[in-house]
Amino acid sequence: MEVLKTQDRHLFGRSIPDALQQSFIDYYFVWARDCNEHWKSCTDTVVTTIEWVMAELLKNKEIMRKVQKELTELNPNSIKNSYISKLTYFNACIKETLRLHPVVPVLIPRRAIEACEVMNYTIPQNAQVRVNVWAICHDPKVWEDPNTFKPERFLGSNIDFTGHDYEFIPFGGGRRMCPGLPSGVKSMQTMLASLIVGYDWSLPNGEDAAKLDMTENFGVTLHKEKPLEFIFGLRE
Ligand code: HEM
Repeated sequence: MEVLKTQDRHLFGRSIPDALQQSFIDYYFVWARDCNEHWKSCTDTVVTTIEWVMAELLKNKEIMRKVQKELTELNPNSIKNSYISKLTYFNACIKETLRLHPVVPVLIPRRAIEACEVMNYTIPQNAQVRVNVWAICHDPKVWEDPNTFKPERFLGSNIDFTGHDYEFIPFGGGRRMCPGLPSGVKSMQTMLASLIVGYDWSLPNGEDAAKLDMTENFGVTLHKEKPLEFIFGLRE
């Protein structure tokens, strides 16, 4: 049996065996460790979006009941990757959260490599161009009742976040769009589905969920100004 040696390489306090050094996973971990800020952006976006979904579901009890019903009807005991994409209402809640609270509110800056005209505006060569995803996702010309959490708007609609529908680009678009989309979406789906199926959620001190403070704190990522505090109770 091969004895795995470790070097001075760690991820979250765990050593990474030499035997993994050549593998993609090892490369990815080392890249993540060396590029601390990139790694933080991977986890921060996912965790922050999960927090927003949870806050919206706590606040909107009827929507939460529909999500629980959909999840438990399909399989009450465990969460499987194979059917997560079939959860249309649950996935609509994730999309609606990414629309209402796009975690990267303004995309990474672009530079115009040559002068061009866009909708009668002249963009000079070398101008820095910033796309305001938050404003697009709240545009009343595009979205009916844009400030309300309505997952139904995505039911029966083909609008997706893959970078082709420019009214909804929470992962950006074009060649520099988010490369973490597949893993980010899968992580959010699995974690949220497990928490919904396994637990009942409530707010501490009998706080009224309908009055939950949803103030957004704008930065590179869009955090909830007041971090969500809640209690998990095991579901019967
Ligand atoms: C909810 C989850 C996530 C959202 C909403 C999100 C959103 C974004 C957005 C809007 C951009 C800028 C794209 C553009 O300017 O066109 C971006 C870039 C990026 N994201 Fe994500 N992201 C998420 C998860 C992740 C994860 C899980 C990873 C890593 C595994 C990741 C890695 C990156 C990297 C490396 C870039 C820079 C890409 C480049 O400049 O070429 N993201 N992300």
